[in-house]
Amino acid sequence: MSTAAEQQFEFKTEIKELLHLIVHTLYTHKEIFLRELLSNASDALSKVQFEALTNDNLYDKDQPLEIKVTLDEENKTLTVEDTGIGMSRDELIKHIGTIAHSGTKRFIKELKENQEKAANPELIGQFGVGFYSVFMVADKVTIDTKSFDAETPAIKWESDGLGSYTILESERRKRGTAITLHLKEEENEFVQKFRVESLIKQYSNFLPFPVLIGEDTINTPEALWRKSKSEIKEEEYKEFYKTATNAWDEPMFWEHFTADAPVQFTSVLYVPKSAPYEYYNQDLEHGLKLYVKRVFIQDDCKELVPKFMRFLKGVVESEDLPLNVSRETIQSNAVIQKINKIITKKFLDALTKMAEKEEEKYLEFWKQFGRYIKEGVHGEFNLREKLLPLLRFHSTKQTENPVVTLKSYAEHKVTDQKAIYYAVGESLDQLRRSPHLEFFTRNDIEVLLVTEPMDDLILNSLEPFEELKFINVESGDLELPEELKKEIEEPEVPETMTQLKDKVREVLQDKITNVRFSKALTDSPCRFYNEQGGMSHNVRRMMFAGPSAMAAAPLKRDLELNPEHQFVKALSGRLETESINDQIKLLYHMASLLEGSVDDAQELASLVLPLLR
Ligand SMILES: Nc1ncnc2c1ncn2[C@@H]1O[C@H](COP(=O)(O)OP(=O)(O)OP(=O)(O)O)[C@@H](O)[C@H]1O
Repeated sequence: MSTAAEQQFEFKTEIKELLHLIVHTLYTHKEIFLRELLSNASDALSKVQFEALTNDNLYDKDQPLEIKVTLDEENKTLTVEDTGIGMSRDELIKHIGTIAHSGTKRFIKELKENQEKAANPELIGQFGVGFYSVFMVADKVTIDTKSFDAETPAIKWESDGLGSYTILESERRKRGTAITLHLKEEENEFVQKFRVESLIKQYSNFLPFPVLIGEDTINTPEALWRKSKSEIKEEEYKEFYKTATNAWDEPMFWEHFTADAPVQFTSVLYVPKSAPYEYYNQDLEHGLKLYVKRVFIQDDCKELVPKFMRFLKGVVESEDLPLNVSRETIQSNAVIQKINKIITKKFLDALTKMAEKEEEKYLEFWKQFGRYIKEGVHGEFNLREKLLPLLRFHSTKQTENPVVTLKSYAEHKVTDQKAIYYAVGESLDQLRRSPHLEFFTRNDIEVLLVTEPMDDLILNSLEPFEELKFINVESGDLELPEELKKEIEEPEVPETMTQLKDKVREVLQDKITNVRFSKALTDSPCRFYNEQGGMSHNVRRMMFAGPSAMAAAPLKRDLELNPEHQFVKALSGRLETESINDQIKLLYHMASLLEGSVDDAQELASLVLPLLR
């Protein structure tokens, strides 16, 4: 029974589901709860530190900013207490019980679909289960909290994590939050001082506030980035990465740099080992924390780097910013803009150097973050000159790694070549067998192979590189060297072939705009080409029609026929037969299949079936 001061609430459905999964699925890496609690405590301390700058009436102003971890072996409880910002009743209900993390839905889905993933701490790290991870180790948890605002009463929260929680009155007088975990029977290790101490060192060593057990400070609450590079060990950089970014993996590499003019700042920027799960989620948090004169100002500060560099994690601190800079003023702050420029330049210079001197390492970076660099090429016109040399491609002359640069491509061009040719498809394997390449392979012209729709968009929008235009191999006009032009000019064909062309036009009028003969093809009877040039069919389809509109009214194609091919020759001799229309339709399907796709599978099946009888 609840008393008048006591009130019971149900967790929001999504959180109930998350809690259930946490308790029943996540068995490995239970210790993450401690890092989550310490990181929340540290955030709460940062917030109160910031509040203190402008608020003279801060409650309990003289409390030292610190985190205390208390272990009670007898009662099997672990308490994390901070002197941070605290929470009001409404905030408590809202933050713990109502609002789920933005990634919660995805996380739940991933966990349900693939239970093995539950063992993968990186997944947990990416989505973050936050506070709720306490229920991996505790069967009862209490939160006792007093807000920084003197008038706001202290409040208590209690739950067994099963479905509901209780809000009670609190006796607490001290500012901040104490979270007590009543540990489950088998979780003895988390009241052992040596174990908890080593966890704090391992995951939370560089939190900016002291973490104490009894009188002992366990962590090293110093600003690592302020030390000189030569004093910092590699291990320390790695530890700092984990503490500062809540990551579980090791960083791929990092850059630590300082500038004094035109603005003063210091930064440690990390490139994670792997790209975030959701590239296309543009709202994904940026990973840079901003400090001003040692005071934490903001997480995920978007303004510090251009959007395409949002994969960077770490810390930036400046002496040149005012302490009262806010989210709103950051956007238009000139110092921030300068920092952004310098970071961008320094980071891209570091990448350029790596690309030149440590090819393998750069390729590893490229595999994970190449998309972001391409996004930069597309979106940041002013940085193109720096970004273009960082692009890497697969090509018809390269079998394994994407090691072709625009420069190396240009060096390998054939006499009088005026373009950089590229082919777009769904996979390299499929591309390498594409009929579009037959002509180029025959003439020893290198073709870049790209597999993402965005590649086509980007390459299409680029200015010529060393006077070489970017041309998709599907294009109607390939702007070939004079010598080779003749080879694919529309050849003289016998009368029956001309009749075939007319017939193809007539039978496929709903699907085809142009039909032409060409000797570009060697082995294939036909291919789709793109009379207008520009973007490939697939990209146009995506951009202008959208997937659903596409089904209703497919964009028309242009069809090229190989007059030397057996099938085409045979067709021209069968113009008067009854089945000619069906055979021409098959020709169209053939072009689709050679591209690696099936257009109207039912029609194709109905055309093939009679041939099998
Ligand atoms: N010790 C604390 N003091 C004050 N507020 C807290 C404390 N712990 C949690 N909160 C509040 O509860 C919210 C939810 O915490 P939770 O750990 O679930 O997610 P988060 O911290 O927002 O996200 P993440 O764990 O990904 O950083 C926090 O954003 C904060 O507002």
